Parts: sequence; C-alpha cells; structure tokens
Amino acid sequence: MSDAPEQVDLVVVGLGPGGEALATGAAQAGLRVVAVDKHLVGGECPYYGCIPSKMMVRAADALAESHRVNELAGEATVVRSWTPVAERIARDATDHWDDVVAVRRLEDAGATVLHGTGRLAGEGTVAVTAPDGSTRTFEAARGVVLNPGTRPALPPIPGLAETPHWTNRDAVRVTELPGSLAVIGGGPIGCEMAQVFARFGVRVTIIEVGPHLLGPVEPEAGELLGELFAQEGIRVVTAAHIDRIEAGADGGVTVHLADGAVRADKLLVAAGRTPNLDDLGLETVGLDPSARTITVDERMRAGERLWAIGDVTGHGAFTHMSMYQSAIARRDVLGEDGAPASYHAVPHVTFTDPEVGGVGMTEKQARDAGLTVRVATTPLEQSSRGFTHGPGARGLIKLVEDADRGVLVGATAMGPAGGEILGLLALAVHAQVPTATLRMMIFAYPTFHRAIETALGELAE
Ligand SMILES: Cc1cc2nc3c(=O)[nH]c(=O)nc-3n(C[C@H](O)[C@H](O)[C@H](O)COP(=O)(O)OP(=O)(O)OC[C@H]3O[C@@H](n4cnc5c(N)ncnc54)[C@H](O)[C@@H]3O)c2cc1C
Ligand SMILES: NC(=O)c1ccc[n+]([C@@H]2O[C@H](COP(=O)([O-])OP(=O)(O)OC[C@H]3O[C@@H](n4cnc5c(N)ncnc54)[C@H](O)[C@@H]3O)[C@@H](O)[C@H]2O)c1
Repeated sequence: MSDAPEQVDLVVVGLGPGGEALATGAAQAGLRVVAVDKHLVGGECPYYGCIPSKMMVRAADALAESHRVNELAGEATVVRSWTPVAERIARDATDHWDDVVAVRRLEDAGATVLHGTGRLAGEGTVAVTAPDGSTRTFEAARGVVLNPGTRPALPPIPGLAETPHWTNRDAVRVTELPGSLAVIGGGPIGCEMAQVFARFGVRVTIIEVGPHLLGPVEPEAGELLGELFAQEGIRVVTAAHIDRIEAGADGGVTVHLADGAVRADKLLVAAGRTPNLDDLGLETVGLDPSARTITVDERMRAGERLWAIGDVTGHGAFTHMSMYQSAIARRDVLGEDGAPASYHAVPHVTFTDPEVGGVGMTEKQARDAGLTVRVATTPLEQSSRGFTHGPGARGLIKLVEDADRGVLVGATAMGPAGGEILGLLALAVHAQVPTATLRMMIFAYPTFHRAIETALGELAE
C-alpha cells in the first residue's frame, strides 16, 4: 500500500545518460530530486551499449591492424583471445554490471536515488514500485522528466520467441565465443557486433531485410560496407525474408529464409528497439502508451510539468542526443534561458572498420524535402592519404548541398577514423558554413579529411 504522496521538486524516471545528467544538474542546483531507475543508473550506454561495444570494436580493430602488418611491414602472428576483451568490459567498463559508483555520484550531487519502476499517476505525480513490491508516491512541484530508453525488439518471426538467442545485452557479456553466429539485422548493432565476432574467428552471417547494411545511411556507404564485410569473410544476406527460426537439439539454430537456410551455433537479434513506454503510466497524463515515441517541443516538454528526453523522443537513438536534450530540459526545468533544440545537424557514427559517419540529411532526404540538391562523392582510398595508407583505406566522402543556399545540408564520411573526419562536416552543416567558404579553406596534406576538398571541387563543377 502506498502512503501519502511525498513532496519533492523533480522526479526523473529512467536514468539513461541524459536522465542521470539531468538529475545530477538539478540536484546540484538545489532542487529536491528523486531519481528512479529500474535497473542500472546510467542506462544502456555504459553497461550494454556504446562503452562495452566500443571496447569490443577496439580489440577487433587491433587484430585487423595486426593482419595488415603482413602487407605493410613484415610478418605478424597473433593468437586471438577473447579473455582480455571480456575482462576489460566486466572490470573496467561495467564494474561487473554494478552501478554502486554511479548511485553514489548521484547521491553526492544531492539526489535521492531509488531502484524501482516509476509510473506516472497523473500530472506531476509518480509512483515508484521497489523490487520488493512496496510503493512510494511522489508529487513533484516542478514536474517529471521521462528518460526510459528502449529495450531490444523481438521481431514477430515464427519460432524466434521460443529459440534461445542473444541480444546486445548478452553479446557484451559473452566470455566464450561460438564457432558460428547468425545476426538478424544489419543496423549499427548488428554490423558492429558482426565484425567484432568475425575478427575473433567466429563464422558470421548477417541477415538483413533491407537492400543494404545500415539502412538509413547513404546507399553508397551501406553497399560499400557490405562489400568490405564480404571481403573479410562475413556472409551478408540482404533483401532477406526470414520464414521461421528453429532451435536445434545441439543448442544451435537454423534461420529458414525464403530461399535457403542459415545454420549457426548462436543467434544474435539486433533488429531494432522497443521503446519503454508501455508501462510508464502515460495514459494518466493523456498520452498514448502504445506510441513509438513521445512528442516533445523544442524545450523537451511533453505536457504540463512533463519533459521527455533520449531515444523515446525519436530524434536519434544516440547517447549524444540524450545528453543534448538533457541539457535543454535541465535549463527549462530550472527556468533558465538557452537555445531551443534543433535537429538539422544530428551526427552519427557506426564504429565498424571503416567507420561510417553521417550528419544531417541524406541525398534522398534532401530531395524529398524539395531542395535543389547538388551532390559529390569521392573515394577515400584515391586520396593521397588513402594511397599511402594502403590496406584498410576504403571509404568515401559524400556531400549534399542545398544549391539554392550554397550550404551543405548533409554529409557522409566513411573510412578509417570516419567519425573523426565527420567533425569538420558536422560543423559545416551545423553552422551552415557556405560551401564557397569551405572551398577557401586550407586542408592539411596528406590527411583523410583533405578528400573533402576534392568533393567540394566536384560540387562546384
Ligand atoms: C549495443 C549498442 C551500442 C550502442 N552504441 C552507441 C554509440 O556508439 N554511440 C551512441 O551515441 N549511441 C550508441 N547506442 C545507443 C545508446 O546506448 C542510447 O542512445 C543511449 O543509451 C541513450 O538512451 P536513453 O537516454 O534514451 O536511455 P537508456 O540508456 O536506454 O536508459 C533508460 C533507462 O531507463 C530505465 N527505465 C526504463 N523504464 C523505466 C521505468 N518505468 N522506471 C524506472 N526506470 C526505467 C532503464 O532501466 C534504463 O536504465 C548504442 C546502443 C546499443 C544497444
Ligand atoms: N555507433 C552508434 O551510434 C550505435 C551503435 C549501435 C546502436 N546504436 C543505436 O541503437 C539503435 C538500435 O540499433 P539496431 O541496430 O538494433 O537497430 P536499427 O533499427 O538501427 O537496425 C535494425 C536492422 O534490423 C533490420 N531488421 C528488422 N527486422 C528484421 C527482420 N525480421 N529480418 C531481418 N532484418 C530485420 C532492419 O531493417 C534494420 O536494418 C540504432 O538505431 C542506433 O541509433 C547506435
């Protein structure tokens, strides 16, 4: 039974990267903050997402570089071992999936931290159910911030629910590698994980329903990634239709496609995310709990005394988006001024090798928006840096210009350190730097980012 509501200033439900930062900032500003998470303070990114997966990527890239020694610098023999990867994730990244440090940090900032499930119970009110079933109810004078994030989606494929499978949460906790792995989904999670495991000797097949890997990026980049994956021995099946999935008696799995079958020791499902909106009490404030996103305005307001941030707002499922929105919502909660949200230059990087970075609109999005579009694409390996780099230099720069305004509205940087090259392009799109000004820049020789100059030259032709 719940006692009388406790009076506080702010309740933050869900402590992903943005929720944790907001709760910290609001508590440090003197508000009485209750911060609630039903699992780990910090959310998906530090425990099951960005951080452990990037440790896996780093290890796999080191292996790939070691193999390039044979072409560039003599002979290298490497004995692969997953043990250091698993240990680094468990010990350094996730504290063995324990959030005690994060909880203490938030408490030190002045917040009350509760492990439990938060549900709205009308405007400005949240009921928190602890793991032991007890409930406390809070009335928040300033209001409630929602940052509930997402969980792995399970596509409605016959047999899948009954078949043992990994999601990203299992993949980052693996201590022993299987001989073979089937991956459903060729999005960022599927691609990053597939390449990592393949580089550690696992026979990997990616099964993607779309026409190429990394659906929303420029098709040239997704197709090139598929080509490079195939070259390093990853089987990529695109335009696939999975009829059903069958668990084998030996613990393996068979994915039955419309034309053939894929047999593997393990199955990784990386087929998108389900927003954690179904058990949040949204109906008590007039919102739809079955919706895929919560609509927010440019200050992250979702209703009276209600804000939402992070993946559930539908503006890009990235940690940097959660943090960006967190800062805007925090200012609004505290009654401070600041720039409203703007999404014309959202950057994203998939940390495959080569990295695939993008910002703003793709060519298709720009054309669909009715812009007068001019594009230029240049292969990275044909730049001086690409030529000297040799193996591992494949990639591309693609620019999308609004020709009427003479500014870039989108760009792709794919290649070694593609995510770093993207920085320059993200600035150009963000600040709407005229392409005429970009053309006057001096690009250091021989850098990868100098390929942007080549592409700018092609835009002008
Ligand atoms: C494998 C993987 C790799 C990724 N790599 C990158 C990357 O390289 N770069 C990048 O920018 N992004 C990456 N992402 C995405 C990134 O993890 C998310 O965008 C990021 O975590 C932001 O999510 P969020 O703030 O919406 O909340 P989340 O991180 O999803 O956290 C939400 C929190 O809310 C809690 N919660 C949910 N409902 C309730 C409730 N009712 N009551 C209490 N608590 C609740 C959950 O327990 C969770 O802790 C990756 C994701 C995955 C899965
Ligand atoms: N480096 C990064 O920034 C990074 C890395 C990983 C994840 N993320 C974030 O996490 C989110 C989730 O990643 P994700 O890769 O799971 O999702 P996603 O939605 O981006 O990709 C899922 C892929 O699975 C495919 N798919 C769906 N159902 C299928 C089916 N039945 N058969 C075959 N293919 C199917 C989709 O066509 C899509 O290509 C991403 O949107 C991204 O924003 C970011």
